[in-house]
Amino acid sequence: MWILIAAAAVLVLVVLGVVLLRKPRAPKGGYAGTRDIDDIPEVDGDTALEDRPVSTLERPESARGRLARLRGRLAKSNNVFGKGLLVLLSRERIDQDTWDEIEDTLLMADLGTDASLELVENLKKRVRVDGTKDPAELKSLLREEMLALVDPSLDRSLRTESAPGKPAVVLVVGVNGVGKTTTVGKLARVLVAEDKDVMLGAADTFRAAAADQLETWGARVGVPTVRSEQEGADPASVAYDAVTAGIQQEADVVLVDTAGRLQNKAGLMDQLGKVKRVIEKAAAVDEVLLVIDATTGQNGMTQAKVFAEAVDITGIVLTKLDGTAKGGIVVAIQRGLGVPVKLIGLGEGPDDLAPFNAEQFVDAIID
Ligand SMILES: Nc1nc2c(ncn2[C@@H]2O[C@H](COP(=O)(O)OP(=O)(O)OP(=O)(O)O)[C@@H](O)[C@H]2O)c(=O)[nH]1
Repeated sequence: MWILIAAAAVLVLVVLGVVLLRKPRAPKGGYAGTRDIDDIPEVDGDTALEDRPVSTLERPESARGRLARLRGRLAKSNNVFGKGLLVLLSRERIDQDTWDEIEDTLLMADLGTDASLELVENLKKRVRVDGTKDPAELKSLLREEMLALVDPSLDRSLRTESAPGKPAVVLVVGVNGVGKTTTVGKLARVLVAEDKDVMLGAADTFRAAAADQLETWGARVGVPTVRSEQEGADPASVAYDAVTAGIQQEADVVLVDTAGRLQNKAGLMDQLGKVKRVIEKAAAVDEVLLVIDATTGQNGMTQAKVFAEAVDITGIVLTKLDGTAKGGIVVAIQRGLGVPVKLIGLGEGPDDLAPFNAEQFVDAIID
């Protein structure tokens, strides 16, 4: 009997011991996190997960996503001018004063004198002949006439198709501060998003920081930059090195950034002409893009003419269109130079560069 009582007591003690010594169970769903960064266990010795280099490369936005987002931004800055025109056209009586106001509105939007007069004359004729009063009809009339000025028939495609054994070469020129380096960086992203192998050439050797800036843009998307460590190095030689490196590494496109900081027009002509000639010893230059700041108005037009004399421009990049209601500059520049606007910059963000599309541009202004 005593033996049985002793055995039962031992059993009770053992069970109690087991219960008391067991670790507390986590509540369902776990505890709220209380760890700090130092508690994160290291993966394989000394490399933490976040240190893996692949995760630092950015994936640029696709052209489709970019266009939809930037269309809104263009409308925000330029809609005022389009809406103003529609209000004037909808007046009960459109007299000469109203036509003068319409012309002023167009001039204020930097459309240029010739294009403004032409648009007013065409609108006058059509409003008189058709006797249009209906707002929807007036809008479609304005849309048609503006579209004719922006000219949807121009070839705005970027020549970035490589030839056998040779990359396509794009030379980017313009005065300092207009957004050249930023544009080269953004364009590299557009091309990377299209699965192209890109090489950058930092031929803006006036400022070491310009090459650093370009290199940073490239590194974000895994694109190499050819540069000189020497400030004031010969830009033509850096451009040549970039193109030959592009050939050796079988790149699809080489983008060459240049300096715009020259004391005089003759110096600029000599330098740009030389950069182009020296590149052509290695490969053909497919595009010469002139970058113009849309906020500079007539000044931008004067600059454009100087550059066009120095080198054959094949396309215009109009930057900072997000910060101005002067979208009419597109028409003035195309007419002045006879060269299409191919790309537009609509912000400082890395994916704020879009191909120019005449229909979308006019719709953003008047819709
Ligand atoms: N809002 C806005 N800012 C822009 C745009 N493009 C460039 N910028 C800004 O313009 C400034 C000048 O740009 P850069 O690319 O350094 O100009 P750059 O022509 O290379 O100048 P230099 O190297 O001095 O010759 C920067 O602050 C850019 O962020 C744009 O489309 N919109």
